[in-house]
Amino acid sequence: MEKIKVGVVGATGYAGSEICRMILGHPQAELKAISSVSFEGMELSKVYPAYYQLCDMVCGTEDEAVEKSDVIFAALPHGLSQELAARCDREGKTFIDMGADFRLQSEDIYKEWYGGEYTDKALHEKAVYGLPEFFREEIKGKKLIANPGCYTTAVPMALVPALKNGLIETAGIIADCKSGVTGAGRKPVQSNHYPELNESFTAYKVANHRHTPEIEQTLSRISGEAMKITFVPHLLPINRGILATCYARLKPGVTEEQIWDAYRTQYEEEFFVRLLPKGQAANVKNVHYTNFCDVSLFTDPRTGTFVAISAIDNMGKGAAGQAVQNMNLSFGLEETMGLKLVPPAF
Ligand SMILES: NC(=O)C1=CN([C@@H]2O[C@H](COP(=O)(O)OP(=O)(O)OC[C@H]3O[C@@H](n4cnc5c(N)ncnc54)[C@H](OP(=O)(O)O)[C@@H]3O)[C@@H](O)[C@H]2O)C=CC1
Ligand SMILES: CC(=O)N[C@@H](CCC(=O)OP(=O)(O)O)C(=O)O
Repeated sequence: MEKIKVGVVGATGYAGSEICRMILGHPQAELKAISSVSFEGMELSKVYPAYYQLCDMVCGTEDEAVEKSDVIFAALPHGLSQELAARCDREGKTFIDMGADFRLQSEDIYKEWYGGEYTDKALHEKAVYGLPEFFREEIKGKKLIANPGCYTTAVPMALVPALKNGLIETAGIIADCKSGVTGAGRKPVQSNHYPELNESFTAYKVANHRHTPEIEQTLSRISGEAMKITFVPHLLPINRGILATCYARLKPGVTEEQIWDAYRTQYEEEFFVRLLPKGQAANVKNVHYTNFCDVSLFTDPRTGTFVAISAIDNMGKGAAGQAVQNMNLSFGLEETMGLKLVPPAF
């Protein structure tokens, strides 16, 4: 079987370079072209020395990336993907967007949180939301995939089985999340400069982060009712990882056994979801460099509170790993192909 030809636009960013890493280890895909504006003409291995002798490919233009590839991963800042997606659509190429341009079904909500417009509404109709564990059948064979963000993957993973089975109240849910600094991308930011970041730990965009409507969209689709949640992200001075600690009210009479049954049923066939043994709390370290999502469950009978904790690598299941999982589904490959990555033990 001929390998899938892959182009990565924005390959020099954190998400783009991680896609390159995963494609380099994929048995049925071949990196054909990478693009960058700032580093055009430079080898990727000069931008990231870890790739020396592994990927000395030279960064070219966006045009070259499209021309040479069957699938184009766009790892660009929000707002830059619509034109590129339209071109891929015209040329019959698969387009997987790492940004938010195709994630939200409502253009009004997109305008409110991102400030942009949907330039081609028919194209947006074609987009599918790439969270395979919940929307797998919709993704298979599709050519325009909106890859979810990192928090927007971690939170539903923690909550969906309880919600889907009506075990928790839909009102009053709190998602208290922490992210590693790679989540903010490679572009230097003063607050992420080492002396200011090191030893610090703070919340940001409290109850006002652009991932809120995306998380609500997923939870609403699953529960069948319009949901609102309180989402508070924090920045952790570590490189990788998202830890989502989600709090919800248990419905009256719901037992711990019912909770565990719901999660076991939902996730027993899911290779990338590891439901941890009772009492073991998810830890970002245990999913580093992988596409795993670890989920742990706790109930507090004294207060009737359910606590679900998920851990992902923001660059893995939160970005590049999930994007490759979506590529596999789109092209009819084994979903786990190239993604059976083992985390370091310590
Ligand atoms: N980091 C993460 O954990 C996650 C990121 N994402 C999403 O992935 C996308 C990329 O994020 P990330 O890799 O973190 O960001 P980075 O800042 O690390 O990388 C951005 C990339 O986009 C390119 N770029 C920037 N501006 C332009 C422009 N005007 N025209 C063309 N290319 C441009 C840069 O290339 P160059 O300067 O070389 O031209 C760079 O390769 C974003 O949409 C982000 O939201 C999604 C999930 C998780
Ligand atoms: C630590 C940090 O800054 N994280 C980023 C989220 C990164 C991400 O996932 O971006 P998208 O999902 O929107 O593509 C933020 O809070 O904006």
